[in-house]
Amino acid sequence: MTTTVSATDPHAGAPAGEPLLLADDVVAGYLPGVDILRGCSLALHPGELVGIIGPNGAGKSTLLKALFGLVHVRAGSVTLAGEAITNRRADTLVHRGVGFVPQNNNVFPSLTIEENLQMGVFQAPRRFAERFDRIVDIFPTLGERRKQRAGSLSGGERQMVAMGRALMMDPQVLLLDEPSAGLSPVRQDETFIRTRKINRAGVSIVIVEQNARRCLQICDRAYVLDQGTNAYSGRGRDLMDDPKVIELYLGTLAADVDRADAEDAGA
Ligand SMILES: Nc1ncnc2c1ncn2[C@@H]1O[C@H](COP(=O)(O)OP(=O)(O)OP(=O)(O)O)[C@@H](O)[C@H]1O
Repeated sequence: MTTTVSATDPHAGAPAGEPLLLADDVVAGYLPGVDILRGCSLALHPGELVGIIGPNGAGKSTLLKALFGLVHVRAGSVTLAGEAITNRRADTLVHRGVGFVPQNNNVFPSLTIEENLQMGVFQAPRRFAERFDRIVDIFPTLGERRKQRAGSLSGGERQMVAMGRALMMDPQVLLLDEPSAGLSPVRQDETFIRTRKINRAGVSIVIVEQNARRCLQICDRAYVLDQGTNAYSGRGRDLMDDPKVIELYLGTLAADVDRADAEDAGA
């Protein structure tokens, strides 16, 4: 089978048909005159799990925020099921079925787990009981500890609350910003497995990840960003095995580990 990895086709390996979510040649940034994204593209097709990986500062989180209207898009466009949503407000997007789980500050610490989840369904409060049961099926801990304040939870548990809250609106698209950040390897694996499970239950997902190898293992396709542009894209497994991708990004990790091991051995 031939590889799908491409440096020129931003949607290499993508299925046929109209994407559910599409960022087309997006230019965006935080400060006037400073573009962080310099023409980035990404497509998410119905049912897909798509990853965004790349070096620190490449613009991965910025792309996710641009999709969710949290960073101003200066040029290019974002569409949802063919309809322009560029720079639409986040609450409008939630209503349209897009959920966003930020990396940090993603729970209300003084509220209980249950109250945090209620915030997720504030646009449809009568749905709470039914949705809560579904969330607890995915995250049993949240049911067992529903009266505990979110501020007293571990990082992994907070991440579950944040994901659960986004799922309360029964989104068709979920945007996850580094869900494994700060977690132990075991908890990271649980997060990836859960993400895959949510995806297989019908939610299309875009996930930004530092843990590139794990991300590529669970993703259908991924985009490698570098300095605010698309560097490579393709199917997850193809990217993992591609020498150019390993050299640009995955290889640096292996080289760092080898160097540290050599230093330890010499110490
Ligand atoms: N709120 C902000 N205001 C100004 N600049 C910002 C802001 N957030 C991020 N940046 C800058 O945008 C660039 C891209 O940041 P971004 O967080 O998108 O990168 P990333 O690829 O997700 O990196 P990392 O893997 O380190 O999280 C960085 O140079 C960062 O300093």
